[in-house]
Amino acid sequence: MTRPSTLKISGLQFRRGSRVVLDAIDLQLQSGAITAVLGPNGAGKSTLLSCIVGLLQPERGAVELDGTSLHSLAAMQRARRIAFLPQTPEIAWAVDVQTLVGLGRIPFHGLSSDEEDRAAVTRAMAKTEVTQWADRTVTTLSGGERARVLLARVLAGESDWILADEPFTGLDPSHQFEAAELLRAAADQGGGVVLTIHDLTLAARIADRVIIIDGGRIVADGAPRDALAPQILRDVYKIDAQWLDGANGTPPTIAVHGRAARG
Ligand SMILES: Nc1ncnc2c1ncn2[C@@H]1O[C@H](COP(=O)(O)OP(=O)(O)OP(=O)(O)O)[C@@H](O)[C@H]1O
Repeated sequence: MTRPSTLKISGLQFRRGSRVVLDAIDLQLQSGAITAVLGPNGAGKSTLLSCIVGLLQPERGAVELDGTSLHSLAAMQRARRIAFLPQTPEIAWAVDVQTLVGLGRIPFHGLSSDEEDRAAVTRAMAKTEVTQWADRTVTTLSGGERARVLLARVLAGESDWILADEPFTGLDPSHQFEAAELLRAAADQGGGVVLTIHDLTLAARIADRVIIIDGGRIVADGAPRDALAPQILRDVYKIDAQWLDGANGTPPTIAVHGRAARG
């Protein structure tokens, strides 16, 4: 069980040129839960995740992990606490799958034994069902297969936090469920999971908390049913959508009827 942990984001502002991409973002994220970040294309979701993990430097604001400024931590210290799955990860080298998953252990070099590293890699590959490709060159895999391998790399770190930018994109329905279950298991074991997602139904089903960003600002934050309410979806996405409870305790669905009539 991972100890309880808090990621606190205060007054975050990020600018590209004269354009404010994120403005006045205040958030307190708790471990032990899945937080889904939604919003239209270009809303600032990836920028937010990149600012939190320190890949982008905000113009203003602070990110603290359990009271310590993340920017004061060395990159490897930070990486041991927070694993990041980028939206379109580039794989520069034609390495085999096992080697790529093993990159998730780099932050632990010198701290864990080879045996521990190998065991963590084996566990992550088994969980994501990529073991059969251990010796395949990553660049020969399909997009969805590669996405599972990249998720395995993140899981191999067994970090307190996983920040994942659209982790379900490119996965078939079965592997979407599998990835969702793996992230749920990480949260249930006390880890913090923050992910961006466009699929409203999947967000409604897997998230404990939904944050909606529009134009660089938080416009909704709460339980999925509240944050994904029809009026909010209409305002943010200009769609007519409806929350449908599943019958007999089955999971909910968000039915999108179409684009909202103008006016
Ligand atoms: N390298 C860049 N240079 C200039 N502008 C950028 C760059 N990367 C992102 N932007 C802009 O910053 C804004 C926020 O982008 P971001 O990628 O955070 O959006 P997003 O909410 O993740 O979108 P999507 O759902 O399409 O992935 C967008 O207007 C985007 O065009």
